[in-house]
Amino acid sequence: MSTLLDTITCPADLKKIPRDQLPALAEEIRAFLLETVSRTGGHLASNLGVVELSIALHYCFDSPTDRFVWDVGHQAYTHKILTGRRDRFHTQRQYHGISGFPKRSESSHDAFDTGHSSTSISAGLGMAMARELRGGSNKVVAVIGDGSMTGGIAFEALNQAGHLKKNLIVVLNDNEMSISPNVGAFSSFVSRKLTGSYFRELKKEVQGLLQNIPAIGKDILQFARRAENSLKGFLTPGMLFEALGFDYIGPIQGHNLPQLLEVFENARGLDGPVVVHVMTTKGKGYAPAETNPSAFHGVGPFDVATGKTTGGKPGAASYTGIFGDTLAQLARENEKIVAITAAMPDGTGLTGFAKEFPERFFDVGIAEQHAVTFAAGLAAEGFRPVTAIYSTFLQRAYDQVFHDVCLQNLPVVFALDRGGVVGDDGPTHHGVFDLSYLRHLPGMTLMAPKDENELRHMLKTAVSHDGPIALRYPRGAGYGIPLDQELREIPIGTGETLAEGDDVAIIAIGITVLPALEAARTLAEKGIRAMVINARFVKPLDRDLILRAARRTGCIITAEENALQGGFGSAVLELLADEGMTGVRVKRLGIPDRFVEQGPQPQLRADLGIDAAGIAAATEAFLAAKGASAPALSMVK
Ligand SMILES: Cc1ncc(C[n+]2csc(CCOP(=O)(O)OP(=O)(O)O)c2C)c(N)n1
Ligand SMILES: CC(=O)[C@@H](O)[C@H](O)COP(=O)(O)O
Ligand SMILES: [Mg+2]
Repeated sequence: MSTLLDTITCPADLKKIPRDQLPALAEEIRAFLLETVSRTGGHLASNLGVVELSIALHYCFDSPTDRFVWDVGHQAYTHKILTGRRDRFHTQRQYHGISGFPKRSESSHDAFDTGHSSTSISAGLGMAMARELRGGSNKVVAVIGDGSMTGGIAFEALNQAGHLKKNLIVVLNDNEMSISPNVGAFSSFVSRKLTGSYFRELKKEVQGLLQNIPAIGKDILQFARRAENSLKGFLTPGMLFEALGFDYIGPIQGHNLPQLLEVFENARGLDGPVVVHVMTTKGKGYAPAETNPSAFHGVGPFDVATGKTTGGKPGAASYTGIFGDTLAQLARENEKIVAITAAMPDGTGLTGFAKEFPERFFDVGIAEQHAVTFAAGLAAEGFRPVTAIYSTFLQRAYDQVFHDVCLQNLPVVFALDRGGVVGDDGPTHHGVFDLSYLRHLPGMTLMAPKDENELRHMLKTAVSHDGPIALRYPRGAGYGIPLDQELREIPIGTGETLAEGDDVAIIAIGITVLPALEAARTLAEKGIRAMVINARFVKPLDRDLILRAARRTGCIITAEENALQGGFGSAVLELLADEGMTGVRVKRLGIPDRFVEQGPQPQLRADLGIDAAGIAAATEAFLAAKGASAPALSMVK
């Protein structure tokens, strides 16, 4: 039996469906999402929440002439399904499949690539301005969640949009959730969760002010007391947006299709910038996700009937989990340690810390820039802030790392989770630039552990260090190796030799170290004696160890899960050049000058030639080519 969804391959098909059948279409889409995402994994809860909203937008606007910019873009599944990608939807987030985020290269209906949050109003405003400059009349709609509204760039955009006064529709999709419950004064205000304490403070301030007005102060105070009860009703979320120069419509029930259609048809005709505030339920229609939206924000494959994951046996503990446990262990001994996350308490492993030390834990919202400068302020006052941010999201705060931390040599610890390739999220989320973007900052110490046990010692080292220091570690499970209970500081700038050999030195960092060791074993079977060094520090390098290895072998392979440009291998090359050791042959393995696509981490590592097999093959090939291109080894000091 053919379904409504079967009849839709583009938004024009959707518009042929009578309005009264749209709720039935919404249910079909929900069932399709649930069935597919339970097999592929993905951002389920956010998508279940915007089914009606996405249908209504496509019904009332004309994509691709009208532009939709989906903030973060993790909620664009219904949009994808309605714009001709239903048949490929089972490939979303898979190797060589369609992306889990909007992508201009994937469809003309994806007006702007997203993945990192809070960009939609800026991009939408740019598009609206381009329309004005061109003399066009198309509409631009930015769809932004309440969590993403906590990002400063969203306010920068609102500020300019209110000033420019051009047509721009901002849909605030308010489900009162970020990945975890949303935080901050703005979100409370918009959701009208105006707390008693907020009013108590306001009351104290107003009373103080009024009492001091000569003669009439007491009368006004009486009046104000009577008015107090109506104050809560008087303050509306709309006031904030109206003050910024926007018209405000809302709050709208985001699962009521007739109401949504009516509102968007009106909004379409309005002049100037408008915010349409839509209330939705994250996880709508699937009980386990409605009950626990955080657990279903991003999921692996799961069983629809039970909501339980179907990913096989639980593996070794994750780097993230071990980081969180170790930080809590350290915090028990050092009361100066505080932890900061930018809207990722679960993702960065800080939930346990937050429970144990609620006073010393700060979720600042999706505000990485603020997180870093907030940490700098704490450090300036003698605290040891540990700022746990995904590698890719710290890119947002480069200037804060430079200006607010490094320039003042403040002891802020950067715990960079998701360093290296992350898997299914793809190019927006791979954390493959951090070694490059942190290495050149004066005063920064930069480490990457070879395994989860070393991570623990590095964290101890980091909180004991008197200056900016970063440790980056990968997404996913560790090796399951035993963990030392006693934590020790690793002397700054010291690596370790894991295997001896004279033919070649493989100098590896982080997640590539144990594969390098495995590669050495493979090479040994072929008669090649490879030395293996765990560099541990990207900065400062273990100068003596590396120079000794260079002198001994004259031939170096560097391995890193980072961009080759400016990364760890570049640092080794710089050292050799600075020491005049230009005769040493060096081959760098890492990520070439291109963006890495989505796919399982082992697959991506194999493609990039930085797994054990890739390192062994590259080393063998490099040595085989030695005769042909080797510069004179006599140049080696
Ligand atoms: C700069 C940045 N920081 C953090 C994230 C991780 N992240 C993705 S979605 C999300 C929550 C977004 O909440 P909201 O916008 O309300 O959307 P919802 O998931 O509730 O639909 C977060 C923190 C990100 N994508 N970008
Ligand atoms: C969309 C987004 O940015 C996050 O939801 C991200 O996908 C989380 O990644 P992890 O699964 O690695 O925590
Ligand atoms: Mg939300």
